[in-house]
Amino acid sequence: MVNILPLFMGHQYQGSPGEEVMTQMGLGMAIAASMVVLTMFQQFLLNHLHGYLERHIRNLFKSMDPNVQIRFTEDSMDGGGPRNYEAYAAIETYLSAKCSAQAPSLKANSVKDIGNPVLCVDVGEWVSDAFNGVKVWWSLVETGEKSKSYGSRKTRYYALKFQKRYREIVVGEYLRHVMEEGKAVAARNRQLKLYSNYSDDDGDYWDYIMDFDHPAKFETLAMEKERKQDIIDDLIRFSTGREYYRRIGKPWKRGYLLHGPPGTGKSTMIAAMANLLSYDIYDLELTAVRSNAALKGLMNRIPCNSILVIEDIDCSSEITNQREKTNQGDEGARKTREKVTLSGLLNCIDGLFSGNDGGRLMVFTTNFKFLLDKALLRAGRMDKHIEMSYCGFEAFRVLARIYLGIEEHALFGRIEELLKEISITPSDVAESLIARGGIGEDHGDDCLNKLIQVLEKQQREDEVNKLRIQAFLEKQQTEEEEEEEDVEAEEVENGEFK
Ligand SMILES: Nc1ncnc2c1ncn2[C@@H]1O[C@H](COP(=O)(O)OP(=O)(O)OP(=O)(O)O)[C@@H](O)[C@H]1O
Ligand SMILES: [Mg+2]
Repeated sequence: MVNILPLFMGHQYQGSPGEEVMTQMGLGMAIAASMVVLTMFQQFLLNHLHGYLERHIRNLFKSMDPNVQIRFTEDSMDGGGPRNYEAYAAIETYLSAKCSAQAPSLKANSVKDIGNPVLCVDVGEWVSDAFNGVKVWWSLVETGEKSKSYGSRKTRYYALKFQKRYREIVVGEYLRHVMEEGKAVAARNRQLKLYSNYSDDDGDYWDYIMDFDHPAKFETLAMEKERKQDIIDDLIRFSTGREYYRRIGKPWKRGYLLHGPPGTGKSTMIAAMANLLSYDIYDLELTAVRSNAALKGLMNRIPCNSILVIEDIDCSSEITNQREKTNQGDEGARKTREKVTLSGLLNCIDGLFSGNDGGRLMVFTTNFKFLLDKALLRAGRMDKHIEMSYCGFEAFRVLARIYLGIEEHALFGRIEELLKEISITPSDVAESLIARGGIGEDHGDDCLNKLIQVLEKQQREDEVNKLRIQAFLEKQQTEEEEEEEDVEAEEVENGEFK
């Protein structure tokens, strides 16, 4: 406050004619000044007292309020940086999946990285959620201030309200649950992508090939139910194994080997895995990688929550025969030496590191498991070996359901008998079951009869082949016996036989 009283007092001591008048004037001015000062003082007291009182009353009410409220603002520039938005988006996704059914008013929104609009809680609505017996309330609040990050938009935040006594569980476990679940829902909804490697003069790179829209799912994969469930359980255990991998102190990664004849569903299973886990696919063409160092670079650039796929690993012949080749000293060997070696691949697999953000799955396929080096097959590199085999009756039933919409049929008995004897790939069975006229029992008759014809034809061919092989073996045995007899006769003739 500016002290103005001495200024007026100063006027009284300057001395001038008409002193009485001046004295009266001075008195008047002094009174007026005191009034002003008093008013200002009152105002000052009021302001401060009011602020003081208000603060204390608010604190008093606060201490009586059994609820706590936390804000999660959308604005990345409002302190906290990008993590603000990350948490806000995770909450939005979580709430849209969990609570939107009970919110009286919803709005369509498009959360970044999800693409499709999702239904969200509208501004001002409160929705409740429960966690381990604790009830909490969420609301979307729009403030009057403009958002620093979104220009014209008003700043928004999610308010979380809960009872004070649950502070520990809500701030700890519940919020972690919301973040994880929100991110998982967002991951499930996001568009999968397919990448492959290429190299140019500057090095080896991953290249985006296309959005991955393969429709394969485990439900449509022809395989025995139990084996299928075992694989699904293993994948889910892996993808949710953050704590487990941290506890045992191993990188969060797992290797699968899918082996079996062509057309048994190895590539189809990879697509089903990607769809189940919502992982992007990094399809590595080993023969296109120029060196071990380049391979290391590529592997290190695979983000978490992805599948690294190396198909037909037995066909990358450099992998199996590299050591001998590098011993040669010629130009050809120099070129080969630049390629990926088995030990280079092993080092990359071993060195593939996954932190806490998500796991990395490696899937290798081969038609000939026996061709692969034992070092590659061991646990830690290929942890789970899955044999993709010929079509059994259980697998056939899956295909009949998918392709024809049939669960039971009079011809199933005959097909079961034939499948016990005949090795046919699911791919060939599927080909017979493609109904040209649509699905249903009528078309089913034709398709199943067609399949029976294919199987019977195969049975006859197998029979003929069996006879041929039998005849060949018998012939070979006779020839060997005749040869032995000739040798013996010769030895007798030469007097060598004892
Ligand atoms: N187990 C299966 N379940 C469902 N469909 C299958 C199965 N196996 C094969 N198919 C069908 O056959 C086609 C070929 O299968 P896929 O490409 O997965 O075989 P593959 O084992 O990868 O063969 P290759 O060794 O030649 O790469 C697929 O398009 C799919 O429609
Ligand atoms: Mg394949």
